[in-house]
Amino acid sequence: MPTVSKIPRRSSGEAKTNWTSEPLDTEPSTSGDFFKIFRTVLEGIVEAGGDLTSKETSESMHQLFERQDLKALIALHQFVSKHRFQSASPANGRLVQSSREVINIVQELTSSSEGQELAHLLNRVHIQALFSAHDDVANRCYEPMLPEIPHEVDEDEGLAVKVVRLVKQNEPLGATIKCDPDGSVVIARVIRGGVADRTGCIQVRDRVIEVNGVAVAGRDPTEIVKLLAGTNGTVTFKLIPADDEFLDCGRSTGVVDGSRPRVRSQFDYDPTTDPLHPCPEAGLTFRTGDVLELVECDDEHWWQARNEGHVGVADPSAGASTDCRVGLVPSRLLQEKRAAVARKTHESTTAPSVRGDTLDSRKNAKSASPRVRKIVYESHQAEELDGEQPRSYEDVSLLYPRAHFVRPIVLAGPPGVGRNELKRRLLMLNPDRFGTTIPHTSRPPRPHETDGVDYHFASRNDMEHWVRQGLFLEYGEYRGNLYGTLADSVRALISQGRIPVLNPHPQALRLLRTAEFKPFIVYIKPPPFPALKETRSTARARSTQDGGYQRGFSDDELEQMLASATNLERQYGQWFDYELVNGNLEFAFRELCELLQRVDAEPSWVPTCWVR
Ligand SMILES: Nc1ncnc2c1ncn2[C@@H]1O[C@H](COP(=O)(O)OP(=O)(O)OP(=O)(O)O)[C@@H](O)[C@H]1O
Repeated sequence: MPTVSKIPRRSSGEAKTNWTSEPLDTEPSTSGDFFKIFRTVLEGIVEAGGDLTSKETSESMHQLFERQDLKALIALHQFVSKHRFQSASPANGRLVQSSREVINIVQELTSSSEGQELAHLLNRVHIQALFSAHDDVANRCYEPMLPEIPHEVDEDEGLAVKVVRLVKQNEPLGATIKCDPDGSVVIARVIRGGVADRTGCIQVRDRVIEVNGVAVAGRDPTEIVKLLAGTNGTVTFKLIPADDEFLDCGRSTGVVDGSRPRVRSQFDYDPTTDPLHPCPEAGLTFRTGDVLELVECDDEHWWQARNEGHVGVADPSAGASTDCRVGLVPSRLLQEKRAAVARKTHESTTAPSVRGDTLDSRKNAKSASPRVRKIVYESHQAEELDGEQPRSYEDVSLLYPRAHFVRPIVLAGPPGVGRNELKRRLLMLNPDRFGTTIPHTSRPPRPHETDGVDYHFASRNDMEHWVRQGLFLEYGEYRGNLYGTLADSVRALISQGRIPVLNPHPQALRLLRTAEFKPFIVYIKPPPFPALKETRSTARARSTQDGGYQRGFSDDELEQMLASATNLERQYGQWFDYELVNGNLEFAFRELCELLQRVDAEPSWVPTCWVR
């Protein structure tokens, strides 16, 4: 019989991997198997009625067993059978230490450049990190060291008891407890993705019998929280599992992954200052305008949510998440109840007063007096109007960009912050792409002014009529003449395919922020006082409080700008899609241009009613 060709051996200089416990170059002993196969083939021929003694059969058999591919196949089969159950295992778990030793030896014994380079390479942080990861895996350091679970199987009132042991780390346990009227302590909530949830062993309505060997029945929840806070290392819960009927609400259906609803918060929230929060350490902090992903909304008063940050423009694939932790936040119902109570308290403690004039043209349109009242642009009036709205959450959805779809860009900000300057630069940069509205006025044209260029000149009667019809986005009276911007002038720009760049009075935001216009609102924020003063004086900025633009800003005016900015944020912050700090003008303008490109190309969060 011809010999079976061998699996090629590795040359002696070839490196072996550390991860095999046996060498791979064992020569396979093939003869036994070969004869087994030979016998099987012969039996097959006899069964098929073949003649083993014929010359024909012996020749074809000879040819068959001479074939190189058959020999290689048999050898391969044996090799795989021999090695298939061998798993990789490390030679040792001391690579970091060994490398240190090598470095010391090399540095002591040689001053050659190769030696120094080797020491340098071994010393590199990435290589050391790789060695350290190797040692961690080799020594299985990634597995938490859990103490032995007690062997005794507890029975409590005939019910099965489960013992769950958690390793306490830097994150909260992710479960809240409550006391039932009968004194028993139960798991009230399990926070999605938290430590307790990840164990899969703690469910809503599980009854807590002991925490670290201390019986908890009849204790106050705050006592139990203290007990938990005081433990280090591991926490052992003895629990009676929830009835089956409750198991489903532990891993609640609420919402489906991937299509979870989002809301935009209209208020700042800090769980540590909320006296109602059932477990502040499991709470979520967020700011006005942050987008929250709702993970569980089954509970009437407390939702589970994840904060995705202040994302006016969102790339859902990239995920703008600032904190991937799920935490407890007040539900819409709870927040609205709170706002109602606060309003009632406020009303009962403040004397009734006559409301000042408002800019809301629709309100004015309904009033009996046809006369347009004089408007004073002051933020305390805005507070009266917009402060009435209870702050909770606004449902938001992604608005995807479409060809030929134009969204007005609204620059909001305190007077003097630079909205006109930024608008002017945008219009100069690309007059075909950006446009702005031309206001109407009832004052007669001045010699150098052209109708339709500087202003649309109209009669006072017409303008008062339009005010009563609610056609103005904003209007006001100055030195006996009316000025105003018609909503139709925004529509005209959109129909030309140009992006309206608007810097209206903040009270016009309410009228602009509609499903029809779908504006993107950029809040132009002044930098802190020192930077504000420095940038404005370096650029010889002109105060907008001085009618003739003759002088720079005084310190008082800059302080006033900052105060007015704080007011605006409080009143309208929930509508700002983006906050742009106008410190260095060049940087701010570049940021604005980049932002507008993103608004054009990427989906953004908008009120859900805008996309339905
Ligand atoms: N980042 C900046 N650095 C320096 N100067 C600036 C900056 N931004 C704006 N300015 C200057 O500040 C002055 C006021 O700016 P601008 O007229 O744009 O303010 P505004 O927000 O439109 O105010 P208003 O609403 O009262 O008209 C102008 O002289 C402008 O050139």
